[in-house]
Amino acid sequence: MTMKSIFDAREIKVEFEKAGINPSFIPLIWKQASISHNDGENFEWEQIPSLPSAAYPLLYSKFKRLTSSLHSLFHSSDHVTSKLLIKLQNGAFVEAVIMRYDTRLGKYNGKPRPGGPRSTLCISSQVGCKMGCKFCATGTMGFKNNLSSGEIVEQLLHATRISPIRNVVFMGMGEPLNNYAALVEAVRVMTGPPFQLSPKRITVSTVGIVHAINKLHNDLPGLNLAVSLHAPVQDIRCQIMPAARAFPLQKIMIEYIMLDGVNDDELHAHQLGKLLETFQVVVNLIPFNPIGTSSQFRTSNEQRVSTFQKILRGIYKIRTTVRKEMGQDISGACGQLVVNPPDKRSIESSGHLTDIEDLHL
Ligand SMILES: C[S@@+](CC[C@H](N)C(=O)[O-])C[C@H]1O[C@@H](n2cnc3c(N)ncnc32)[C@H](O)[C@@H]1O
Ligand code: SF4
Repeated sequence: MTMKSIFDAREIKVEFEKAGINPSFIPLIWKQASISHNDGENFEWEQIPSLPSAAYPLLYSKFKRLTSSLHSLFHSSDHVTSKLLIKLQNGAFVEAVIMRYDTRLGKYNGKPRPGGPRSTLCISSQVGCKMGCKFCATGTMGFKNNLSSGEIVEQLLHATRISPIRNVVFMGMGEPLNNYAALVEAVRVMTGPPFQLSPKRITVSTVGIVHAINKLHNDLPGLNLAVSLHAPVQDIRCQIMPAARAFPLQKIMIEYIMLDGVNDDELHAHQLGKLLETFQVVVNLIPFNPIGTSSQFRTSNEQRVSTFQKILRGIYKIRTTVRKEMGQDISGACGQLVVNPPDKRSIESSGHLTDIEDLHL
C-alpha cells in the first residue's frame, strides 16, 4: 500500500484534523522523525513520546517516516560536490546535489567552515520535465511524475545527514513551478521547525512560467527567484527552449547559459543589456555542461564569456556574475541530472565517477 511521507504537511494535517488530534503536535513529530537514524521500514512511532494515543495507530496506518531511500552516493574527486541518487516509493529515481562552496572565502574548501554550515543543496521537484529544453539532460527524459512535498523535503533530510545544509536551490530535475502546490508546501516545511531554513536561502529556478511567478511572489514572499533566460531575443529562446514565454522581470537573478555561437556574441550581449538595463536584476552567466556526446551545443570559451560580462557590466551597468560549475565529473552539474539505470555496471563503465559509496547496490 502506498503510504504518505510524514513530511507531506497537508496530508498529515488533514488526517489529524479528521481524527480530532491537535495539529500542533506535527512539528514535534517532524523533529523526532528528522533526527532518527532508523531508516528501515519499521520506524516505531512510539519513539516519539507524549503524542495523544489516537496518533499512534493513525501514523502506523497512513504514514512513513521516509518514503524515499538514499540509493547511492557519488563524490567528486575533490569531495566538494556529492550527488545523491534517491529512490522514490514508486520505484523512480531523482537526484540531489550537495555543493560545499564557501562564498565568504570565495573558494571551494570541501568542508563547512567553522561557525556555521555553508553547503548548498540542489534538489529535484519532478521526475523528468515536460519543458523540453534542448540543452538539458532532464528535458530529454520527458515528464514522468511530480514529486510530493514530502518527497521534496526528504531530499533535504537525506542530504542533511551527509553535510549540514544552509542553502537550497530548486535547480535539480524538473520545473518547480509545474509542481506548484508541492513546491509551496515543501518550502513552508523547510522554513519551519525543525529545518528552519531562511527563505532568503532558498532559490526557485524556473524557465519562466508567468502566472506561477506572480503567485509565488504572494505565497512565499522573501524567496529568491532565478529565471533561466539563456537568450536575449525570443527567437533564439524559442529555438532552444520550446516552452519560452514572456515574463515580467522583477528583482530576480537571470540565468544565462553561454552556448558557443548561439547566444554568446557581442551583439547578444548588447541585446541582453538593452533588454535588462531598466530592471534590477543580476545576470549569472553559466557554462554549458555537456549532456552527452551527441549534444549540438558547446560552451563558450573564457574570452567570449569575459567580453560578454564586460559589456553587460561596463555599458549597461548590470551586475553580472560568472558561475563556476561543480560536479561535472559526477554528472551532478546543472542540466546534467538525468537518471540512468542505477545498476553498478553502468555506473562503473561511465568512467566519470571518481568515488562511489554503494548503499544498496
Ligand atoms: C535543470 S534546471 C531546473 C530548474 C528549472 N527547470 C529551470 O529551467 O530553471 C536548472 C538550471 O540548469 C540549467 N541547465 C540546463 N541544462 C544545462 C546544461 N546542459 N548546462 C548548463 N546549465 C544547464 C537550466 O537552464 C537552469 O538554469
Ligand atoms: S532546463 Fe529546466 S525547464 Fe528546461 S527541460 Fe531542464 S529542467 Fe526542464
